[in-house]
Amino acid sequence: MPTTIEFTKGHGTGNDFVLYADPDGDSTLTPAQIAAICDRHFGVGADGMIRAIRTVNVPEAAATLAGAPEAEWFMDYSNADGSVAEMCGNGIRVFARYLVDTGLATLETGDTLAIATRAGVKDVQRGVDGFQVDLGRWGLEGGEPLVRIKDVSVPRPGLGIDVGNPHVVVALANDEELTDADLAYAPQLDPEPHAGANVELVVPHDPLVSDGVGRIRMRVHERGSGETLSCGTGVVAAALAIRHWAGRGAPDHWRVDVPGGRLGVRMFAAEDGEHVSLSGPAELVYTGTLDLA
Ligand SMILES: N[C@@H](CCC[C@H](N)C(=O)O)C(=O)O
Repeated sequence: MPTTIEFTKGHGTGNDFVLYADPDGDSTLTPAQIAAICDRHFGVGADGMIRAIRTVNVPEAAATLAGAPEAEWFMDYSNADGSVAEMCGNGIRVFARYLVDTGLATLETGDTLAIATRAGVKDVQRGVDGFQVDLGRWGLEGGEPLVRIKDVSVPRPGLGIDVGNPHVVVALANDEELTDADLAYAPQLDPEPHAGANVELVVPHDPLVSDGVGRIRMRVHERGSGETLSCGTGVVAAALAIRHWAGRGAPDHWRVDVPGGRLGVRMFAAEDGEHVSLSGPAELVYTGTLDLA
């Protein structure tokens, strides 16, 4: 285990990550080390940590690797508290940018880079002003939990959605509630099966639609990280929930505003069912050296 790690700080719409390359799997950090690095007062500060490890060196990826041997790199994602997550929609775009900018992978505009994750292999494409990821098939997680949110008067209905990781999208009554909700406290989910899911707040009434694109605002409380400026998979879950509530005729293209910026969501038919994709920026902002001793 080396005593120093060269890292890069990056973000997608303000959802920020510490990234490092560990191709052979020699530098596995403990959850406590990851939490210390992500600490905004005593560490680098980030919503999550991403390790680039060759997929062949990840025993748990053996299943996801089958059928997609082209996915050379595995995105080993951890939340700010050191817990692992299956998927990260902002993180995978930033991860692709990191692989390309550090020369670990190539991705020309229009080409596809397959990346292995705990939620399977995802295809990332490079666009003119960002990256797009096909998150694959999604699913209703079966259940409409009631959600209690600090500073929102009564429990609100939620919808469980799986986009590789678990989400509950909560319908608020109006924009004022969306602005005033206190997400410094984790929303309380009832019944239990949804406990610990990522929670997105939206106002579903009459989404604004122009030129076939629906527009919504969203705030999020992420599992393992707290309130963040953005959550890519959360944005996708929010658009899917709003379309579900809106019923027939609702658009398949969405523009979602989060505190850190704007992301695009598109639902489309694929051979194995409906897929959902996420597009948006991916920025690398600085590099540094971490002294693990
Ligand atoms: N910020 C991410 C999601 C990160 C993982 C999430 N906190 C979880 O535990 O599932 C995104 O952009 O999707």
